Amino acid sequence: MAQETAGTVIKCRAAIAWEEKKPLSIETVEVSPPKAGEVRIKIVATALCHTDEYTLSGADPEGTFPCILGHEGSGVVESVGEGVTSVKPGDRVVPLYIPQCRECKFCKSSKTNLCSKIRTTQGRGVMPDGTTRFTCNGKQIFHFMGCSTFSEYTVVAEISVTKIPDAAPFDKAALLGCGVPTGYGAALNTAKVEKGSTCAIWGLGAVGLAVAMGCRAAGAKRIIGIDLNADKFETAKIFGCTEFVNPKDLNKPIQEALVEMTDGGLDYTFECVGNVNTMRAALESCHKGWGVSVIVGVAGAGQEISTRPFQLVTGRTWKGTAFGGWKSRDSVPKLAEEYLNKKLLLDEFVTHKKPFAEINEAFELLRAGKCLRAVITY
Ligand SMILES: NC(=O)C1=CN([C@@H]2O[C@H](COP(=O)(O)OP(=O)(O)OC[C@H]3O[C@@H](n4cnc5c(N)ncnc54)[C@H](O)[C@@H]3O)[C@@H](O)[C@H]2O)C=CC1
Ligand SMILES: N[C@@H](CCC(=O)N[C@@H](CSC=O)C(=O)NCC(=O)O)C(=O)O
Ligand SMILES: [Zn+2]
Ligand SMILES: [Zn+2]
Repeated sequence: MAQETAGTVIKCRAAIAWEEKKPLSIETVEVSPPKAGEVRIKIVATALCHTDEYTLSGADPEGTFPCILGHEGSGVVESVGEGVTSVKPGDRVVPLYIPQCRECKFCKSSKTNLCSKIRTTQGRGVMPDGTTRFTCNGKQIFHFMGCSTFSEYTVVAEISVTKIPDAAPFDKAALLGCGVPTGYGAALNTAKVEKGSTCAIWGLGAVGLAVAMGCRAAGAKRIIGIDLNADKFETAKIFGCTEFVNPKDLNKPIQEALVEMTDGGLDYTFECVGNVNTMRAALESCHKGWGVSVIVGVAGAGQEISTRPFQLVTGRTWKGTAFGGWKSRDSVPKLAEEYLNKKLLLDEFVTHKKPFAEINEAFELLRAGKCLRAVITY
């Protein structure tokens, strides 16, 4: 499908983060055509992930301003650069912050999803050739996580985009860009939760609840949800949590309470907050000899984890996950099929829908713990 706009600079609305800790500013930006190996996408829907807030808060050592945040989106390919073969104009797609080039040593290994082909430039907020495709009033605007979905049009590398079925609705498919695959894959791919096991999850936002969904799919018998906000508990049952602990209700360290509740500790624990204290608690709540703790949450610049090495000597394993371990271009279309076949929940994560003009209100909802995913439509 030929687009009249192909090869031209597109002017459109985007939410610019001019500097950290400031509200986003909706501006007209110029989006350059895709260069060789790049794809320009008309974004239809985007959700907010806590990582957008993390970078906006100034805690991200890679935060590069001014930039266009957003990495959970869906849209339609508007045009493609020279040599692009895997998608074409008109395709329904999801941008991917972990690409899959299928050539690098990470892609060739079955042990990881961390394609590193463009990781360095992506971390600097630029396209693989070192330049950006966004300007605003003549000023260069940086990309974010290789996606920048808080713009009506964005440009991504071909290896950072995947086609999804036309039947997948944009507002739900946007969630396949980050939080849901991350949590679901943390349980299924990273921890490899087994039938009959006991699991505990710190942080019952979208990521933590997607972990619960993965633990349930794997047949876990107990899924303990942990959050400081008791309002999260009722909804968490929909995703598979079987019981709850609010650390505020305890008069002892949570690891002690959980070890007592579970006859020696949990088989699998997941940290989905981004707090180094809860990371330690999650590790130390694991069962001696075999417990596995997975760090999913992203902690701020300068933060470090600690525990007594004896915790590891005595058989606990500390792991981490990025995008749930999914090889992104191969897996996201399959996850979209799982959604269409009613195996994977997505609708239940969308607690709010907002027009683009209200993106700062959506950030407020996220900060206040009032939403799982707020979806913005353009
Ligand atoms: N590793 C990865 O690939 C990914 C990591 N993330 C990270 O996962 C984390 C969660 O993301 P979202 O679910 O979007 O965030 P969210 O803000 O929706 O949820 C966080 C939850 O943690 C709870 N919480 C805060 N402090 C707590 C504490 N001390 N103890 C227990 N619960 C506490 C909050 O009440 C909230 O329910 C963030 O750190 C985010 O950056 C997100 C996506 C991908
Ligand atoms: N930029 C941060 C690290 C942020 C981070 O850990 N990102 C996760 C995804 S979070 C999504 O919402 C990730 O996949 N990391 C892998 C990667 O290669 O970035 C910092 O520098 O600390
Ligand atoms: Zn995210
Ligand atoms: Zn690769």
